[in-house]
Amino acid sequence: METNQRVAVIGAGSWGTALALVLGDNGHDVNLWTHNKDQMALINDTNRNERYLPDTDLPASVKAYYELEKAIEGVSTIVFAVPSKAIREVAQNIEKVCKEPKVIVHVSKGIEPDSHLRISEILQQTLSEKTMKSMVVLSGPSHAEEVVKRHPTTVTAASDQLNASQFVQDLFMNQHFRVYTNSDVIGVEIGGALKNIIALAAGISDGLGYGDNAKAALITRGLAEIARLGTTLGANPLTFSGLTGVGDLIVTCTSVHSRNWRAGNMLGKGKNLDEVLETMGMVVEGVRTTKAAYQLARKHKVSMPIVQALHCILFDDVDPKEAVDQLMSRMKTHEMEGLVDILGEQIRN
Ligand SMILES: NC(=O)C1=CN([C@@H]2O[C@H](COP(=O)(O)OP(=O)(O)OC[C@H]3O[C@@H](n4cnc5c(N)ncnc54)[C@H](OP(=O)(O)O)[C@@H]3O)[C@@H](O)[C@H]2O)C=CC1
Ligand SMILES: O=C(CO)COP(=O)(O)O
Repeated sequence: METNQRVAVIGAGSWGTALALVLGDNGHDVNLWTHNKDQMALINDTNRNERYLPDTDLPASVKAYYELEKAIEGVSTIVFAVPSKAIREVAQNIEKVCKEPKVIVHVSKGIEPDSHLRISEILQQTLSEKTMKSMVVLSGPSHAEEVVKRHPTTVTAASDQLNASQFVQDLFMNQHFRVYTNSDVIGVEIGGALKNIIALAAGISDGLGYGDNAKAALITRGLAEIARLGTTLGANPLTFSGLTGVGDLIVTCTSVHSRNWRAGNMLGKGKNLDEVLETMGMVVEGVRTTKAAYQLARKHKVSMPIVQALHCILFDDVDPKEAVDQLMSRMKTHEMEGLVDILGEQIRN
């Protein structure tokens, strides 16, 4: 475990708060930043974040902040834990007030529509050398609700600088929260972002009343789509069989904690997207990522039929049942369609 550090966690939603608890458990001083002044006061008065993680006592070393400059003053590390749509704006604000280089960690799962940038790319575009010493992505199968109960959880710290991923591994790792390192930043970010699309689809399937066969099909064929796009973008195909690939797909497609699964479930039961998002009151990253992945698939001519079906349901008002019928009546194909071109002819034989 890393010796005592001061760490800023930017974003006091479910995940930022859960990670603040892990860091506090590890003996670090945590500045938990929120853009909501009332929420700051409430967290500091009660030592809890009732809105996002009810009944969870935070370690005494976690303090909430509202002023960004104060939240990052004297810290070694900044953990970005806001939804992907807020990353650019928050990073611009940090760039304005940051006085010395920090280890930058991000834990958000998304891809920016239109620019098609991964979160680490947005941060690299926004933060200068004066602010950023190194960049690490922390991702994996990890619902906040279970992390705060200190149930066993495993994640991956990915960076192209091994010493940076090892620093983050030591910072977060404890008896309940095991951290592996990986150098495949592209694979880790693509797996983490795209699994939310498949979780929406799995929720729709459950909402329609389909069974476990359908869910297994979505997880496996979803993984094939993620691997096809990911390897085209430069990821190591092996990453998709790890924690941030199949691991996160399983947890998000099968857990009632998943906001993406729950949103999909409501869609499958007949609610429309606006109603669903209003009911959730928390981020459903898969909606925005569907847009980005659909655009990327077209740009790189990668076959992604599940992503395409979800895009039709979310943005073209196609009935979910009709979208499933279309998926099932696609032209017959090889199970390793697309991947064979990348991994070699031998798989076909
Ligand atoms: N929850 C989980 O278990 C996990 C989540 N993640 C990822 O972490 C990221 C954050 O998710 P999560 O914490 O769950 O989301 P939540 O919806 O629980 O919380 C989001 C937080 O970000 C704040 N926020 C929203 N917009 C802005 C903004 N423009 N500026 C500053 N703060 C803002 C919200 O404030 P307000 O309260 O005012 O709305 C809220 O505090 C996502 O990318 C998610 O995929 C990754 C692993 C696990
Ligand atoms: O990323 C997560 C678990 O690993 C959280 O998923 P949801 O955003 O669907 O809740």
